[in-house]
Amino acid sequence: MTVNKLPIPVVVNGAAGKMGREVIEAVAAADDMTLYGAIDRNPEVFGLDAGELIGGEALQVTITNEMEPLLAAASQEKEPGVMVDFTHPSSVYTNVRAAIAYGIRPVVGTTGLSPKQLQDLAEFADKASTGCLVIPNFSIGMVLLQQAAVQASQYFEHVEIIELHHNQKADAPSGTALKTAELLAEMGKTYNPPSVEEKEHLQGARGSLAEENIRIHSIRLPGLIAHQEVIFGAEGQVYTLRHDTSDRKCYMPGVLLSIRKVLQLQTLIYGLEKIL
Ligand SMILES: NC(=O)C1=CN([C@@H]2O[C@H](COP(=O)(O)OP(=O)(O)OC[C@H]3O[C@@H](n4cnc5c(N)ncnc54)[C@H](OP(=O)(O)O)[C@@H]3O)[C@@H](O)[C@H]2O)C=CC1
Ligand SMILES: O=C(O)C1=N[C@H](C(=O)O)C[C@H](O)C1
Repeated sequence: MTVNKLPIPVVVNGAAGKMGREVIEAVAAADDMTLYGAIDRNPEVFGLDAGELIGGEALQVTITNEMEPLLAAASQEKEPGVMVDFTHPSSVYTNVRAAIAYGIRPVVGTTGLSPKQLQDLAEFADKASTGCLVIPNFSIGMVLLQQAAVQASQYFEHVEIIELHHNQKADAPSGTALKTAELLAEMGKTYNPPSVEEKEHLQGARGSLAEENIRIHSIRLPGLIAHQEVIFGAEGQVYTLRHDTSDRKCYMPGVLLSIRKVLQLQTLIYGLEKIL
């Protein structure tokens, strides 16, 4: 006899945002998930149905800004719940701590967590034996770009990163660019040996300096969504890796995969590449 599993209850935090709306649609369409709750801080959407918010059929889920009571209710469900967070760098740490405290597994897309905050959350998740996924970029194309960059780093000593985003983005550099620099830094070498003594006549002209001397340049313009270049240089050649996002739907397969995977974890994992 086949026992039908109950759908995974999913809470979306940042429900009215650009990513939150996409997640509501993707979760509602997934056979093995159910939209359990929708949180946002924008008073204009309080009391609206999450399905109607995205222009679809009512999902019988009312948008609220009361995170803790919602997490408490989700913690009483038979099936373990998941909270997907696409909010803001200023709130993500508190949101994730609260979810773990209630035994709700966080899938975190929000960027801007400091290394110290990430470390704290990893310790908190460990102590609670609760899975947590922190994913700076949910698109498969970006994981492939990062893998190609790591491979190229074995042969190039010079590399810089340019990330380009819409001008509503709160944090810089992007979480993706930081993660890319970290992956390159893990190769155990310092990049960009100096060839001349440099002087910046305008502060910031050479971008920000990440680990192992990797420079990241951040561009913010209306018209952009999310784009990144990793540029390697050597005598007589330039090797450019580039990823472009043209629709936020590209993140949804990674988000749905993460919702399923986080239930199998007892610890915090940082990066989509670790669960593919
Ligand atoms: N990991 C990935 O693949 C991706 C990550 N991101 C990241 O996700 C985050 C959100 O991006 P995006 O959807 O574009 O941003 P938006 O500003 O469009 O959406 C954020 C939503 O969260 C709401 N919000 C802000 N603070 C809180 C809070 N404390 N509690 C509940 N809701 C809150 C905002 O309300 P209000 O409008 O009132 O501020 C808004 O509705 C960013 O950090 C971004 O970098 C984005 C794309 C992909
Ligand atoms: O704010 C965005 O839009 C994005 N943020 C993430 C980041 O900071 O890397 C992921 C993607 O670049 C889109």
